[in-house]
Amino acid sequence: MSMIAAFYGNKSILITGATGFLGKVLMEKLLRTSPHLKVIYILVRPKAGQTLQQRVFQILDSKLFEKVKESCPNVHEKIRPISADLDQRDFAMGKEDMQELLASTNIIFHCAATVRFDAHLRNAVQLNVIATQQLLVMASQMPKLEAFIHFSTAFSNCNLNQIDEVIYPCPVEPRKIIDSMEWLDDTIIEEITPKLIRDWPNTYTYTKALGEMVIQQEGGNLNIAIIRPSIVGPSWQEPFPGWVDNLNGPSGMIIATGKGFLRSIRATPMAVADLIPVDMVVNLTLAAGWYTAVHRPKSLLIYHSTTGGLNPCKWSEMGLQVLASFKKIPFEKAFRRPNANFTTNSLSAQYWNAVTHRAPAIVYDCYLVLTGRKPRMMKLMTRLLKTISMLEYFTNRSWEWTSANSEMLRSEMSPEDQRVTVLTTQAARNRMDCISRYCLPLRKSLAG
Ligand SMILES: CCCCCCCCCCCCCCCC(=O)SCCNC(=O)CCNC(=O)[C@H](O)C(C)(C)COP(=O)(O)OP(=O)(O)OC[C@H]1O[C@@H](n2cnc3c(N)ncnc32)[C@H](O)[C@@H]1OP(=O)(O)O
Ligand SMILES: NC(=O)C1=CN([C@@H]2O[C@H](COP(=O)(O)OP(=O)(O)OC[C@H]3O[C@@H](n4cnc5c(N)ncnc54)[C@H](OP(=O)(O)O)[C@@H]3O)[C@@H](O)[C@H]2O)C=CC1
Repeated sequence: MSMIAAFYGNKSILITGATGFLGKVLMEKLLRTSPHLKVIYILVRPKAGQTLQQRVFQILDSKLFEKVKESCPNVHEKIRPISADLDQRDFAMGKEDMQELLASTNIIFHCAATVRFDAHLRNAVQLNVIATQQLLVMASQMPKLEAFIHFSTAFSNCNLNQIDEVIYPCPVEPRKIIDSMEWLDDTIIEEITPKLIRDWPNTYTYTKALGEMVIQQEGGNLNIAIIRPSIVGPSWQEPFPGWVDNLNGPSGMIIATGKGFLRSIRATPMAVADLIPVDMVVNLTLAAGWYTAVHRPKSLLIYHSTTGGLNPCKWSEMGLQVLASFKKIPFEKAFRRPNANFTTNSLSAQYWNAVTHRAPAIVYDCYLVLTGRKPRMMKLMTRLLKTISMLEYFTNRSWEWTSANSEMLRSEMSPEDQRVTVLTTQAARNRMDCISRYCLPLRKSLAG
């Protein structure tokens, strides 16, 4: 019997961000492997005209939950959605809901965040820093709480090259940033953002670093662990290979490559593409939750969920895998034959953007206009090139993440858990398998 799965049986678990990419996979794995857990509270906001219940039913209706519904048809009874907006004071939660959460929660998984690279600093601070602070305050009032697991990112210290499983101080104290957000107006914040974030590439990574500092400074006596995944990709094995439902990170770029829209990017071929399948991040998270609650380490532990330090995959290898996959399973309606040209030089990147991206888009739009249709290719290309420009920072550098805590965690697991719970280390050994599995599911589930 898996000790980790058994540990979550009979627990009341609170997940923020359960409607997101990682949160959904975490919820699925908990329900599938620990069917006797008491309840999963999920903090959900109404969105796009859907009520909470509609949002939850839509998630449970997705392919991701097919397996768990086979073994547990009443899975929805285990999920208790609570209306909450993490941008609001006390998360705009009802009093009774709050009381119930405070009285019952055993484990917290804090996944909610804004992962947008271009988020306004105010919004990123609100969600990635202040909401974390508020959740810590709530956690400190939970008498039954055993572990608080916080999701950060391996790129929270991407201004460094060598990153250990420790918290690095930010130049400006989070408290000061939070205070300044209260009285500065949006325009001034926009003006000072580059000065505040300094050598962080965007507000996302900067506010995730601030969030970690808040955890360290305001975590008090709570049992806390931080998970730092690198670039999270589709599932490797669980609940089935290749599940993904968003275009973040490389996914959108790979589709654009397969469709023949994107044929050249500014990337360093020998730089490491540190991808980690979502199910391995979830495995590490559940193991860390178990270890934090049961072994109560004296200090906060940080776990890197990365692959590059063990068996690095380069962007050039990734490009070859992507092309090989699309050769095997091409899109039915591709714009052009897929190609992946990597260039490190910004002048040459501009040249290729003009020649291989913008010019064909203009020609195609002219063709659409001449045949009485609405032009759309230039709009799509502009959006794609904007996204690429935001990802360039990550495709032109390599980082070294140590993973001693993740290794330690594995050694602490029972033989059965070591067998069934694939963590980061094995992911690295199977990296090619992971990458080649990017393309088929993306083609099926996203591109239509
Ligand atoms: C050959 C091999 C190539 C390999 C290629 C490697 C890339 C190597 C990446 C490394 C990456 C590291 C990442 C650190 C890993 C974390 O720590 S966390 C997770 C990372 N977070 C993200 O990836 C979020 C990045 N995205 C953003 O910040 C915003 O989407 C952007 C880029 C600023 C664009 O903002 P926007 O123009 O307002 O567009 P947005 O509203 O988001 O979306 C508009 C439309 O574009 C679509 N779209 C959004 N993003 C994308 C996308 N990436 N692609 C296509 N369409 C997209 C949306 O679906 C939407 O479609 P519609 O709904 O209108 O039909
Ligand atoms: N994906 C990746 O590559 C990586 C992710 N991470 C970290 O993992 C965590 C999860 O990321 P991921 O699942 O990809 O992100 P998603 O963008 O897919 O999910 C974000 C979640 O946060 C919720 N959320 C956002 N704003 C609010 C709000 N105001 N109130 C309530 N809920 C809110 C979203 O809810 P809604 O559905 O209503 O929008 C959604 O459930 C994050 O902390 C991220 O930093 C770290 C490294 C890499």
